[in-house]
Amino acid sequence: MSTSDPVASLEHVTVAYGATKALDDLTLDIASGEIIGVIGESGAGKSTLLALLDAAQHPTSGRVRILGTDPAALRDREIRELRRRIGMVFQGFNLLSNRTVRQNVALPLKLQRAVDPQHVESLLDYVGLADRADHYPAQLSGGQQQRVAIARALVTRPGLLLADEPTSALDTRTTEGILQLLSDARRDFGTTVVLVTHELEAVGAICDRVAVLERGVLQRVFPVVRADYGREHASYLAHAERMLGA
Ligand SMILES: Nc1ncnc2c1ncn2[C@@H]1O[C@H](COP(=O)(O)OP(=O)(O)OP(=O)(O)O)[C@@H](O)[C@H]1O
Repeated sequence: MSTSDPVASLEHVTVAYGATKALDDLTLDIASGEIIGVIGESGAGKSTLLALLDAAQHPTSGRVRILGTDPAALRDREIRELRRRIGMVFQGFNLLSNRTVRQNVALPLKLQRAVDPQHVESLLDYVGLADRADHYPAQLSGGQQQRVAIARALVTRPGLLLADEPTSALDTRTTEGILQLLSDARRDFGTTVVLVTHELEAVGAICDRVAVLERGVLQRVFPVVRADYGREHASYLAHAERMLGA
């Protein structure tokens, strides 16, 4: 895989549950080093798209390539290896409550038998929590917990970072800090980020492009220009274009 190859690509991908198409003939390339937003109302297919990009699910039809391989062609063990190269952060942080901050961040490396205490310390420092390394998640604010989760996701140097509503549980000021951290991670580590969110402001703050899903259909992908934050809109797509597009 060269650096100009897409980190992930979906070609005419459909995911069907009986008569329901969670995704319908979706084609999308995710470029190396970009931050792409994925937006859409409830039921639009965002979680299904993330499950495909995380190699947790295969399409009913169409082709998926992630980090140079087609997950549908891999054995279980190879899928687990592929998934180790994909970082995830979640709305609810998903930290282990009975492990310290340091242990949470170190966990993916421990599971890969690639323990690297110095790297763990450098990431704790990177996310601004070196002084909280021995605390437990319950002793931290939501924003701090999400920083730990981001450090845990970055510790394996993932080729792709999937962020599922990472700021939806946080207030505006904390959200800004978390978005800045994701943006910094792209700048400092070249991390490719897929940001699924219902918050158009979050997309406007850090995304290069945005993909708009409606009822499983990819309506449009367009560059984010962060220009007009007007509120009047005739449709969700019009709202997204007005908020984020040219
Ligand atoms: N396991 C499943 N079985 C049946 N239908 C499903 C399943 N998973 C998703 N769907 C359907 O597929 C469509 C897309 O669902 P998906 O969860 O991907 O949407 P979403 O955009 O993530 O929604 P939300 O923002 O509410 O999480 C919905 O109509 C949903 O009901």
